[in-house]
Amino acid sequence: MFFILCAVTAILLLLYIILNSNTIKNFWRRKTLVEKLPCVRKKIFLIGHLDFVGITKEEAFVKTREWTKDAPAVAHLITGPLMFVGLKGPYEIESAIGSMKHMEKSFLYKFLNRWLGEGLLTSTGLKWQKRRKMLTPAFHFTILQQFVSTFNKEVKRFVDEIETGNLNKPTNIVPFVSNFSLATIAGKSLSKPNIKETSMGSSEFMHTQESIDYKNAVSRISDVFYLRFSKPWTWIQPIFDLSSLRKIERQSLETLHQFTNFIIEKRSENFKTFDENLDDMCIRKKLPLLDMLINAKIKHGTINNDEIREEVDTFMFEGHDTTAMCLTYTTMLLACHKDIQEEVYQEIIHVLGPNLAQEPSHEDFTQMCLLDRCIKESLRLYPPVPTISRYTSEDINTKFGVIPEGVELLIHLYDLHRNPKFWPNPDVFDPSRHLPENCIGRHPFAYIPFSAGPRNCIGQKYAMLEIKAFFCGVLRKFRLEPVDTPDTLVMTQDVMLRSQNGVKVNFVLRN
Ligand code: HEM
Repeated sequence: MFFILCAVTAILLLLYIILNSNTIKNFWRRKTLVEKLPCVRKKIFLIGHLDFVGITKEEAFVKTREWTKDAPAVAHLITGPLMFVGLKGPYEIESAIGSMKHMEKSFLYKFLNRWLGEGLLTSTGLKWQKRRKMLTPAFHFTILQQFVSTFNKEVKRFVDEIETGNLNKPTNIVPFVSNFSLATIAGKSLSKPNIKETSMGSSEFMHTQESIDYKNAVSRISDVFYLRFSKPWTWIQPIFDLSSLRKIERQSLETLHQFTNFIIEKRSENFKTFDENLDDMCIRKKLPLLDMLINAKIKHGTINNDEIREEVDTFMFEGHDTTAMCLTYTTMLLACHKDIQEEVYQEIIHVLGPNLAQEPSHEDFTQMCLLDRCIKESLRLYPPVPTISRYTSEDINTKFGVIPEGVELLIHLYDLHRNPKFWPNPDVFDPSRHLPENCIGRHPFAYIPFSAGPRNCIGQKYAMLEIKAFFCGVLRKFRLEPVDTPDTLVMTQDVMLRSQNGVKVNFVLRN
């Protein structure tokens, strides 16, 4: 009897402690506050919103648009013990990402950890701060300027590829622009330009089987990411590790890491032979990214090989897939709007003259204002990164209620950019929206294809330069005619904004 009494007392005591523990208290507080926020989706008793389980990427794209279209600027979603809050209003998004308060990414980014490690995209805290400080000079104006010749060279290669065998017929441009953007980022841009072609993953190397394998592996690992997202039980690491997805992840990682290791090894081999020049540049702290990392390892020991690789993996992925998607949709939009395409062509000819051999310089791009507006408008309609995510480290007050600390934010850039409150006729391609006089009074967070705040895109200027160089080369040589249009695309919900069947256009030689 005494033992039974002791056991009951112990259980009651334990229950009392558990119910009063901060973790439990915080959970209930969080849940109560989240449930007070608006919601547009049907909830199942106990398990919450599981309406996304098992649906395909295409269905997920359509459903996400339906959910966000009907939702106010803030809406909640609960999956078991996890709470998500979706945002599509600029005021609320500014509160979430505009300051240093909520710097931590959502747990969803951890799905990428085996690939990207804790590189700039996924890291947090002091590690992120140090890396961001270290890498920012690699995107300084003087460094970017040097890449223009690499961009021009790769555009020429793209143009030749189209001219020999892909003229006057529907051509899916995705593999071509993907080649182009991968070659520019990995072929040269990570290291000092004007070094010998063989010094680091030369452009030739970038157009070989290895680069095709790399792109396929990126595509497979993106599929794994989506499938994992759509099967919440695989969010638990040991369950994921026992699933068939882990096998695909392992095989993809082998290819991805082999590729980036090769690039680093190649560059490291030749690094010493350029010591003199590099020392020169180091003094001014303006080294391209990979050189800067290798230099930090050799000279200061502040980074090791694994850490170099996580940054190279991060920049290769962020730097090639995003730009490729922007090139894809901008090409389609210009093909669909022949009058605007002609005006852009005239602007390019006005700046560069009719001689095709005249390569654009950094200064030339600054004069191409209409081209700039077209790219911005394409990034509004088709933001390559359609959703970003954060973890709230403290409460956020909104007019819809309190978003508590400890929840996952889903920030829907795609839906923000098509929010009719800020963008009249949101589905219409209209570059004049980005004329300075038309931007007056617009909320600064109504348009953020490169995100905003302290964790914004470090490569945005690089990307804009590369994209402008691409259209200078392509539009001087070809007229773009439409095959796919916004209505024929089957979009998918993915890490990147992709079209299921690619995007086709017709390239016609200009006379
Ligand atoms: C059109 C092209 C691009 C778009 C639309 C884009 C968009 C974005 C967005 C939305 C983010 C925030 C991601 C998040 O918070 O989860 C981001 C971050 C980042 N981007 Fe880009 N990006 C582009 C090109 C590039 C390029 C060319 C590079 C590198 C050369 C790059 C490197 C990065 C990195 C390293 C981060 C993480 C920054 C940090 O957390 O400190 N991006 N980008």
